Amino acid sequence: MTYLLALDQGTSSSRSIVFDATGRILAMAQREFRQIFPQPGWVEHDADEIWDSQLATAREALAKAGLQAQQIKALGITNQRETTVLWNRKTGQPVHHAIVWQDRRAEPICAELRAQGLSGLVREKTGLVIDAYFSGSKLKWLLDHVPGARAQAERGELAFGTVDSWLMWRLSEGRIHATDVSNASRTLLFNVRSNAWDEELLALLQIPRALLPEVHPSAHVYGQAAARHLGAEIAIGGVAGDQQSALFGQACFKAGMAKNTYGTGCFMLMHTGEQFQSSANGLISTSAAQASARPEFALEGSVFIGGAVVQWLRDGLHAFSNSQEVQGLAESVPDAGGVMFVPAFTGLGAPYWQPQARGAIVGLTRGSTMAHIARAALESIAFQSAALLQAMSSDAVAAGAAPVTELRVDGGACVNNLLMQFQADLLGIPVLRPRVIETTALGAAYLAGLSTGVFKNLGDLEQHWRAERVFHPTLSRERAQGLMADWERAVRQTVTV
Ligand SMILES: Nc1ncnc2c1ncn2[C@@H]1O[C@H](COP(=O)(O)OP(=O)(O)O)[C@@H](O)[C@H]1O
Ligand SMILES: O=P(O)(O)OC[C@H](O)CO
Repeated sequence: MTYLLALDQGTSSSRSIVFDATGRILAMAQREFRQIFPQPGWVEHDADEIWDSQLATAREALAKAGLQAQQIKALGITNQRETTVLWNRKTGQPVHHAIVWQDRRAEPICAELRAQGLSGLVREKTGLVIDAYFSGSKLKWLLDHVPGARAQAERGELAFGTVDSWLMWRLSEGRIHATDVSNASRTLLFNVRSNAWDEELLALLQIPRALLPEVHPSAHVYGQAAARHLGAEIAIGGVAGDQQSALFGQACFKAGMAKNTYGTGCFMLMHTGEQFQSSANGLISTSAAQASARPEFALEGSVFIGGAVVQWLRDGLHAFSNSQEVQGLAESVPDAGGVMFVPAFTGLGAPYWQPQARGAIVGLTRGSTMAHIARAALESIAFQSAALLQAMSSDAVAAGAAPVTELRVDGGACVNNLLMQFQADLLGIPVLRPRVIETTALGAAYLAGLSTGVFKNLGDLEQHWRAERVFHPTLSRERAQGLMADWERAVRQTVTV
């Protein structure tokens, strides 16, 4: 039997999963690590803790599966994206904590670039908006603020990487300094059309070329993890940012295929094939995980508060003590009774882009209960996701393609049947939940299996994808459109700060 190991380095925890060659899970291990909040709006991770927790889970997963490293054909890495690590090439030590994707400190750098009228150029080359979310601005901040860093960088003494690069560096004991196209496409420094670092963007952000990792396709043998870490050398055969990895793990390989991950936030991606497509509806364009050197693209939109609204009901309102109870509570009423909940706790993401908006619960009456609020909270996850899918379908149609015909789902909150049914009702297309909902890790395992011959081609992988349950729309389109109009009205009722 052939086995693959996926290292899934997420924002709040590191996980490792052992899969067999049919994509079945054999064992899984997970560890949380520290979130560091030095100032309001700043979020850091200790890169050593990322490495330690990731390595510990890899060892634990192998032990739980009862396997030796020699039995693993290859490992794949998937990671929280944009989080920026800067380290010393000689000592292998980070020069600063990693700056996490959620961190807003680089906003003034971005504001200056926007003021110089560079948004069009950046969008054209990278598919992105100039925002502190992306790594390039975080890297510039580090070079400007860590004493001596810029001079060291110019002398070639430092290395920059997203979390995938950092893990590969450590796994290979400094022999590999590389990343894949999907991670590179989140830096603001990478030209997604030519699949290469872009000299003009590097100059604009004052980033020395010597800092940068080599870029390869996502399915590629990057090198070997050193024997001392896992007991034997293991080939590192695949790398992708977590959202692109989930798109791959969902076998969304063709233009128009889309997935939505319902985690703390929601990330929706639609494959757009080999065609770079920019959005007229507030989405960003990004490189998809690539099985070969051929560029492939996706449109992406994110919802900041998805499953987190359930956490807020639990911890903020004490509506229940366990997240799974939300479904029972919401189902105890036939509908939300006219209550609309817009969880704009940290502003609204795509397609609204209203960073100053704050949350609102509207439509309350004397008859409203916690059950109505819980139902409205769940529905808000579906409303926000439906707005993203509408934007994607409009972009697809504008590019002469068909609208999205089905949505594949994953992430912790996709277990909620009420939410999935409401999602299908709003969208008017089937919502498909796969048997393996660990699609992020599965994508990395698939990539590693492709580069090492475990799988022949994408067709091989498509055959492994199986729906566990399909949610068919039951509402009339007229009613669904009415609900979407109610939602949009509620969005307009949010206050801004
Ligand atoms: N039964 C449920 N119904 C709705 N949401 C849920 C349910 N169980 C967990 N969640 C939500 O799912 C999220 C966790 O999903 P997960 O994919 O683990 O997130 P992340 O990868 O962002 O940490 C939490 O925000 C939690 O509130
Ligand atoms: O770690 P996650 O699953 O919250 O994903 C983070 C995203 O990659 C950020 O862009």
